[in-house]
Amino acid sequence: MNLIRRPRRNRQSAVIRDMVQETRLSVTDFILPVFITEGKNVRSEVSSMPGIYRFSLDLLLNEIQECVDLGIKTFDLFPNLSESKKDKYATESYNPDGLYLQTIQTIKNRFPDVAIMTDVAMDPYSSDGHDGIVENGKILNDPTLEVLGKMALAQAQAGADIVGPSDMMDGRVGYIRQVLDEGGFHEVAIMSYAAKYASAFYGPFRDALNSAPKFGDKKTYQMNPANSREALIEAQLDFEEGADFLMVKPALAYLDIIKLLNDNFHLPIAAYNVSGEYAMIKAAAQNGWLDGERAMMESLMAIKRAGANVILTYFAKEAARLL
Ligand SMILES: NCc1[nH]cc(CCC(=O)O)c1CC(=O)O
Ligand SMILES: [Mg+2]
Repeated sequence: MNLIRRPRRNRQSAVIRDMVQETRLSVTDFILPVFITEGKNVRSEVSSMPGIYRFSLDLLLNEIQECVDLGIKTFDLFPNLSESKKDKYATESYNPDGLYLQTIQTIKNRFPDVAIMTDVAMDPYSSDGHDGIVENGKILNDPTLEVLGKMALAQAQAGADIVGPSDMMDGRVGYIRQVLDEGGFHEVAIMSYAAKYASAFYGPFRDALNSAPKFGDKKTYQMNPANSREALIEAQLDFEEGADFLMVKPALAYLDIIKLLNDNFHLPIAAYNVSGEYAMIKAAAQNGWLDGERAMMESLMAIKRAGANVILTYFAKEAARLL
């Protein structure tokens, strides 16, 4: 054949393939979510997330050192609390002597160069397992803000670099920005969970924290997976309210949303490659049904190609080793 255009020419050798590669992953793209728990010398594996552990603070410090040695420098912390610490108003979330704030402080003292991202949501501290205050079976929007403001301020005081309001209720970013600014924390950034969907892929995370809702579901606050134009409204509001990053969550089933936000906003776009996405690849790999490492790298690459500048992923350590 007399073909002028032969795309295969640019795939003919490793050198050329490498030269024309459009997207490259870097360990600096990653944020590692970590589960923390009370006690000493605890490293308990999450049964639905092989290779992912809940750490007590002493062992967490070794883990962070290992990650830092691999080039991972940002950590998003999630607390696993005993039921006795939970209540209707998530009061433990701003207890200065509690697990979460103590952990932030200790990490920042020991590793001044790492960045700590926090989760600003009631669910791990709530006896209802919901992200907001519950009254008569309803999840309240505005009254929950006071708790979130206290939580975000306490996290900033403990040394948080980025706070992550993750409850997908309205007015979070603006309110938290105001509370942080009034407290003198102009430099603490907000990564808003701008488009977070009511997803089945959070199952293993709720196992890890024992934080599943005690009744109902989260569909009155998290988005309907069928919607994409609504993501633009959510992102626009968070932009106007002062968000520094816009996040899409989950990642793999929502690559179109990542691209949509990347095309329409000039803030950094983050994607949360969630617990269920991790669990699926791990389970298939353990069964010998696919090559786990390749599936991991391909998924992370796809998330970046779609337009995520920042990837929150439980694969961060494993991927960093391969990079
Ligand atoms: N504040 C809730 C929160 N923050 C992060 C995750 C999920 C993360 C994951 O699945 O890895 C969730 C779960 C939920 O909405 O129930
Ligand atoms: Mg919103």
